[in-house]
Amino acid sequence: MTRKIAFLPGDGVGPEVSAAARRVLDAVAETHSLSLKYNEYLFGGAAIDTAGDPLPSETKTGCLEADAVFLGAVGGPKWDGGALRPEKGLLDLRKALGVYANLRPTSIAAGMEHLSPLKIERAKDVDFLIVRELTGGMYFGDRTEGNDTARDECLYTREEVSRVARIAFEAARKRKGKVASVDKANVLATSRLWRNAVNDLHQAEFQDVEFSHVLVDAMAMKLIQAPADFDVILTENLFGDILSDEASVLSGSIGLAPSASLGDGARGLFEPIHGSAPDIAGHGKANPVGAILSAAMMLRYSLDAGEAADAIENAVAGALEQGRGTSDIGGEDTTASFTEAIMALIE
Ligand SMILES: NC(=O)c1ccc[n+]([C@@H]2O[C@H](COP(=O)([O-])OP(=O)(O)OC[C@H]3O[C@@H](n4cnc5c(N)ncnc54)[C@H](O)[C@@H]3O)[C@@H](O)[C@H]2O)c1
Ligand SMILES: CC(C)[C@H](C(=O)O)[C@@H](O)C(=O)O
Ligand SMILES: [Mg+2]
Repeated sequence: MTRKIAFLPGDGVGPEVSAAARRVLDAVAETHSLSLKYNEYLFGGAAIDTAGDPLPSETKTGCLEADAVFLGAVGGPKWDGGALRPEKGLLDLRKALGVYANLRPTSIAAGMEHLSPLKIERAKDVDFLIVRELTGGMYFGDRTEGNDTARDECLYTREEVSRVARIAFEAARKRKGKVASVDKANVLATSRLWRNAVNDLHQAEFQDVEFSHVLVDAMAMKLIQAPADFDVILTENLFGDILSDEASVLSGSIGLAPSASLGDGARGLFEPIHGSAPDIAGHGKANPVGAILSAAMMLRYSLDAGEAADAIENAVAGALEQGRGTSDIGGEDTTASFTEAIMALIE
C-alpha cells in the first residue's frame, strides 16, 4: 500500500528541517518496507510570492486528498505587515483539515537532563503531553481592526470543548492516567464553559482518570516549578500555543519539539512547533529533531506504521545520547550532519 503525503516545506528553516525529516522518512521506509509518496505543494509566504495566496486551492485540495500532511514552518519578516499573511494560510489549513486536537509532547529522557535549563531534580522524569484545542477560540473568532480600537472575539461551543477533552482523557488512559485542564475560569466566560464541559465529560465517562483544573497563570509557573507532576495538559487554543513554547524549553530547545494535529479521521497535520526561525535560516543551524519526530508521529497516527515511528524515535534518542546535536542544544553538528547521525541509527 502506498501512503500519500502532502509535503509543505514552507518558509525560513521550514524547507531545511522538512528535507531532514524526508531523508529520515526515506531511511525508515527502506528498513520497514514502506511505500511513501510525497506530493510537494506551495504554502505560506512562498505561496504568497508565487500564487498570491498562502493556501492556494491546489495545495488545499492536495492536502485533503492525502493520507497525511507534513509541514515545515511558515512566516517571516518579509510578509509581516502585508495584507496577506502566511500564518492565515496555516489557520485555514487546520480548519479545512478539521484537525481540532493538537498533541504536543514534552519529555526529558533519563540521562538527558543536562540539556534542560532546569536543575536536574526538576528535570528528572518530565514526560507530559499538551493537548491544545486547535480550530476554535480567539484564533477563529470575529475581528475588527482599526487604528484606535481593535477586537478579537473568543468563542467556544460545548461540542468543541467536549471533543478535544475526549482526546485528552483517552490519551491519559494510555499514559499515566492524569489530566490537568487549564483555563482562566476566574475571569473568562469561555473558560467557565470549558470547565463545565470538561467536568461533565469526566463525570460521565472518565472517572477512572485523575482530574484537576489549573488556572493558566498558575500553570505557567508550575510548568517550571514541578513539570514532572503532569501527564496530560488539556487547554484551549491560545493558552496551548503559549504554554507549549514554554514547555519546549524544558527539554532543551524549541527545535526538539514535534506536534501532531488530529481530527476525527486518520488524516493528520504534522509540524514541528517552532516557526520559520528567520534569525538562523539558511545557515544550516536549524535543529531537525522537531520535524523528524513530527514525521514519526505522522507514521504512528496517520500512516499505520507504529514500528517505523518507534525506529525513528529510538534513533533520535540514540543520537542525543551520543552527544550529537546542533548549537541550540550545545552541539557542534549542522542540520545535515545531525540528520545523518540519526539516519545511521535507524533500524
Ligand atoms: N507552525 C509554524 O509555521 C509557525 C510556528 C511559530 C511561528 N511561526 C512564524 O515563524 C516566524 C518566526 O517566529 P518566531 O521567531 O517568533 O518563532 P520561531 O519558533 O521561528 O523562533 C524562536 C526562536 O527559536 C529558535 N528556533 C526555532 N526553531 C529552531 C530550530 N529548529 N533549531 C534551532 N533553533 C530554533 C529561533 O532561532 C529563534 O531564536 C513568524 O513569522 C511566526 O509567525 C510559524
Ligand atoms: C504561526 C502561528 C499561527 C502558530 C499558532 O499560533 O498556532 C504557531 O505559533 C504554532 O504554534 O503552531
Ligand atoms: Mg506557537
